[in-house]
Amino acid sequence: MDLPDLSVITDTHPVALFISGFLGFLSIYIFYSSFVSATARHTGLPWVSNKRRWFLSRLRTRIWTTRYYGDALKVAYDEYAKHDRPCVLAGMDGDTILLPQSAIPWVVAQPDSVLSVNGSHKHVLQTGYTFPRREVMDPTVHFDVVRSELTRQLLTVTPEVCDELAAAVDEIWGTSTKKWAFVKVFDSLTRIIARVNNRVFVGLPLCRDEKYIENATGFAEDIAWSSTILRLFPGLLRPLAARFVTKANHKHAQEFTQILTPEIQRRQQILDEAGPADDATEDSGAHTQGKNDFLQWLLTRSLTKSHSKPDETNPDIIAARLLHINFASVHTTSFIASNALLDILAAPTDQKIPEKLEAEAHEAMDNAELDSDSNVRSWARDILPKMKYLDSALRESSRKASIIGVGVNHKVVAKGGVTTPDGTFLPEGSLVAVHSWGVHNDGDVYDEPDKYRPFRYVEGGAAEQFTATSTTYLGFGHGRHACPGRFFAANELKLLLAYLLVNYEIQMVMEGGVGGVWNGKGYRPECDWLGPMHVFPDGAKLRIRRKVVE
Ligand code: HEM
Repeated sequence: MDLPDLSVITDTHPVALFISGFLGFLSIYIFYSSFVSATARHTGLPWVSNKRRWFLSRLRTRIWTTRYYGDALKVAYDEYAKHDRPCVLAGMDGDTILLPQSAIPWVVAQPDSVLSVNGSHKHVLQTGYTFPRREVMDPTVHFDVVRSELTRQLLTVTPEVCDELAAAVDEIWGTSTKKWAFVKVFDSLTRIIARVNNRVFVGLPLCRDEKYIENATGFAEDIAWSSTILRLFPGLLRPLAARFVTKANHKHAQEFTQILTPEIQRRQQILDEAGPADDATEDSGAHTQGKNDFLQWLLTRSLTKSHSKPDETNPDIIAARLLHINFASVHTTSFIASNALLDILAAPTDQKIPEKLEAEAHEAMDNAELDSDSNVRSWARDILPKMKYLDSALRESSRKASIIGVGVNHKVVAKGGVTTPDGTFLPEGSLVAVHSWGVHNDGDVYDEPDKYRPFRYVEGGAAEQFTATSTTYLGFGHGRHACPGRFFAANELKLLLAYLLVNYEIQMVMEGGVGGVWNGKGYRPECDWLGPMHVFPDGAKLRIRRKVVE
């Protein structure tokens, strides 16, 4: 038998090789998406689609859903959820069973052994590949620290938040009262928030270390991209793809860990020298040496609450937990801050929204406690509950521009699947969620949903706080896995916006980027869907100048 001439392969032009590789990948993908993937497909539930009956309709529906995610969400909500029916949202990165709002109480009541939020996080973020240490998801000790220590110490850390916030804003936005400057909204607020959050996560001086912050925010951005790309690959090919796709993640994680490790070891040594404590989390003396931040809470927790694995004293594990907390907290908060600021500035000028919010901030400030040591009125503690109009404005922005289109995400882990009370079968391994974008924009739920009405939650005696979740407000999710960092985020956002409104003249501008040039009459550049990610318009800028203090 004649052997094939292998030199043909080795001599092939690189472009031909690339095209063959691409076609090979596409064939595998089509086979995969049509026959193998999509546990949700076996439910017999209808797919959300734009209704055209094309050749390769399933593949093309996936492309349509991914390309026009916002439209797909609208179809899913109007055609199914509004009629109390479930459906499948099938994207290039897999399928999600979307349940109607009536299913929320049942979903959030299921034990983690039936519907797992952790399973959904692992899938969505592809933590097995994108995280430097995948073990930090089992158990998620750092989530417990947000839920307990951070929430309990909210008011204690507020003076530090105020201090860092003022220092970061002054440095990043500048203090010139004469010259106008331009700042990119999302970019500058992300840098400010990253510093403030890390003041509470690791304290001074690390929170001002540019390399540390660059790696923390860089890693968070890598996760968003790399996990999205990895989900496009069939499971079998992911380990191979991950070798290329997650390079930046591992570089940022490695540098972050290198910078943080000496501080971890220094504190561990202090804890060792102080000897055992009955309950180190309550001990702010010898064991903490005055440090009261997230890192210290993680370290003291590792002394009192033990897990068989991973080793909670290993600096690599501690750094990986801090990277994940940075991911969960920085861009989420700056997304809401950026939208809230643009909404406030773009509100019809006759409503005088910025002026009202500034007056509220001033009033709260004037009545704030006078610090006996510094003789300065602090932006702290007691003014936070007083800014109820700002609280309402934040909730309204977060309703209009939800950070995610679907919420209350779970993975079905019950053996053999589970059936909802209305008879919908959810196969094992499938992903389940409910509508957040849809319900936030439903005219039967919110009067004039397209309008930005910043004070709708305080008008007419209404009293819904920014942090209060419900089946119709899912900006922070809902149920026992709702965002545990929302109380911290709400305080930080109020302090930040109040500081900006009181201290700066701020005008909206749009030079290029999404939406073009702002016409000066209230046009506001909008967020856009990039697949399931709601992305803030990158080009949105502000023209700012520091006010002269009288
Ligand atoms: C305004 C800012 C924030 C927004 C909009 C936000 C939004 C969310 C949402 C929607 C979820 C649930 C996801 C789902 O339903 O699938 C979530 C979960 C979570 N968030 Fe936030 N978040 C914010 C700030 C923070 C902060 C500051 C922290 C930590 C300091 C944090 C830590 C977490 C954690 C640990 C979870 C997972 C909870 C669990 O699975 O049990 N978040 N967040």
